[in-house]
Amino acid sequence: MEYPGNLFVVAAPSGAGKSSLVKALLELDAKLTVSVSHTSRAPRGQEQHGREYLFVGPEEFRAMVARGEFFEWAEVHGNLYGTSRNAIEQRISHGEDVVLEIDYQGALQIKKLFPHAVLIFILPPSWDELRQRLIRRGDTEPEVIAKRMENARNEVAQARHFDFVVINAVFETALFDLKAIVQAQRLKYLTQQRNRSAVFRALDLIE
Ligand SMILES: Nc1ncnc2c1ncn2[C@@H]1O[C@H](COP(=O)(O)OP(=O)(O)OP(=O)(O)O)[C@@H](O)[C@H]1O
Ligand SMILES: Nc1nc2c(ncn2[C@@H]2O[C@H](COP(=O)(O)O)[C@@H](O)[C@H]2O)c(=O)[nH]1
Repeated sequence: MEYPGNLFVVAAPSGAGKSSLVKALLELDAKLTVSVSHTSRAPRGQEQHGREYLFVGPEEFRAMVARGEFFEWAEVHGNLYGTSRNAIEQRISHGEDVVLEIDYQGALQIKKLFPHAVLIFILPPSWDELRQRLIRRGDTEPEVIAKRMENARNEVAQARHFDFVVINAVFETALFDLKAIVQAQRLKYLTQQRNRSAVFRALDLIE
């Protein structure tokens, strides 16, 4: 499947800073939109339905899976998360650039379905800093933090399957790297389109 819009997938262990980076990226780039995922988990802190997530119960989530409504979905840290098929296909087929903030399992599912997707993995500068960020965020229970730190080991090992790895030590530097990746992909797409039309023009001349 090839669509005129670009699809960027950002994954990271919980607390590495991907939501903060994607939010900042969206503020700088009016052409980029984020897809709001569905989840079976309860809202955390100030989270609102329709803004951070579409909060549905586990039963409704499973029913959506059975109806084939997800582009990708996965169980992460004991909860279910998924990206709605409609939301993505409509937008990229209309030429919109979309960013997904999802876990590595979902990212790898997307790469199989949609090889043009650009997979970006965000790494924290250290394990200790990752833990501190989860603690400083202040909205995650200690036992949930322990589980997320444990899962982070396996998640980080998946970075090798991604197209780009960005280290989020200094926030502004990581944001600059993300912007550069988005821009490079847009230039690559435009160049491919131009080359393609140049090839067609050459074929017209021959015929
Ligand atoms: N470069 C950075 N330096 C210091 N703190 C940071 C940096 N980037 C993000 N943070 C902070 O780390 C915490 C975790 O960030 P964020 O919520 O964006 O992580 P996340 O990867 O989206 O986590 P989750 O997957 O659980 O949603 C936040 O308090 C955020 O402000
Ligand atoms: N495969 C998917 N993973 C998703 C999706 N939306 C979010 N996530 C990932 O879940 C964890 C935990 O998120 P949290 O908000 O509970 O801290 C994190 O890694 C997210 O990226 C999705 O649609 N599909």
